[in-house]
Amino acid sequence: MLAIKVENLIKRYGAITALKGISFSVKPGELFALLGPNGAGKTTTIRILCGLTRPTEGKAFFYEIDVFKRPLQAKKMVGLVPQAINLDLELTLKENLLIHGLLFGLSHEQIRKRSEKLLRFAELWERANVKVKTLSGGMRRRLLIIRALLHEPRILFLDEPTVGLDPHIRRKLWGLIKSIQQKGTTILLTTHYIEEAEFLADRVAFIDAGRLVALDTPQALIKQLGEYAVDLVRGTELETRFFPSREDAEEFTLKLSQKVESVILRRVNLEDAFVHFTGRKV
Ligand SMILES: Nc1ncnc2c1ncn2[C@@H]1O[C@H](COP(=O)(O)OP(=O)(O)OP(=O)(O)O)[C@@H](O)[C@H]1O
Repeated sequence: MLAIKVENLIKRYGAITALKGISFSVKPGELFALLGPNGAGKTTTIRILCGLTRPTEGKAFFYEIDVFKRPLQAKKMVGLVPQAINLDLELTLKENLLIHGLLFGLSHEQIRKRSEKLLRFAELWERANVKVKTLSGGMRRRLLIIRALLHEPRILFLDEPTVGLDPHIRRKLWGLIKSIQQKGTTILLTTHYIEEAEFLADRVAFIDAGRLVALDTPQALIKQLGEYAVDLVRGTELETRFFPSREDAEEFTLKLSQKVESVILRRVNLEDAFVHFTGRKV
């Protein structure tokens, strides 16, 4: 059984077609990333799956439950971490969790127990009774994530979870996200950070201008180009060539003419794959 199955999603906003027929599926326990530039359609996909907007066409299922025919049942199965931090800044961490828990119909006792467990898990327990406005950006993100877990969803949607955070805080959040997956939650994450998708995702879908242009494990997407890359700078032009082995790449560099100003031999990465499949940078 699949955790998420999406079939031919189309979304039009007037003259703009944000999604042009997107299909993919996510296995239970998998961490699946939608990687694409601004405006690619990532947030639209998540908003449709979380019942915040209707698709123009298409179907979606969570564990075989029809998301659009049984929206209430589907909504209970998912947790959403939105891009914007929509916490109540004047309330404490515990109070923010309480409101969310009550909205999902949990009892006070369930909320108290789960809040403590989650606040400890996210290393926020010491701050449980302070106002959210006193937290740093990274702490607010962690609270946003555990709030989405309070009703124990089987599927977690993370929309650009580390946007705007510095690299150190971003890595800490990656650890938190990985450990949520290890506890058995299926995760669909959107990002425009290549290294985030490469580090976190079991499989990645490249999304560009409303279309999925490639979908596979990060390693398999990279392998389609080769193992090694050579970057050549000629004047102001950068050209990259891909090779199946280091020996092939080295042999190529040895035969280069002197007109090349700079030659860099390196491993192929997910960014190369993204540029290859979409024709542009993230
Ligand atoms: N409510 C709306 N009304 C009209 N157009 C919209 C609306 N929401 C999104 N769009 C358009 O749909 C397209 C996809 O937007 P979407 O927010 O899904 O992209 P994204 O990949 O999530 O980008 P970002 O990384 O900037 O959030 C864009 O062209 C956007 O302008």
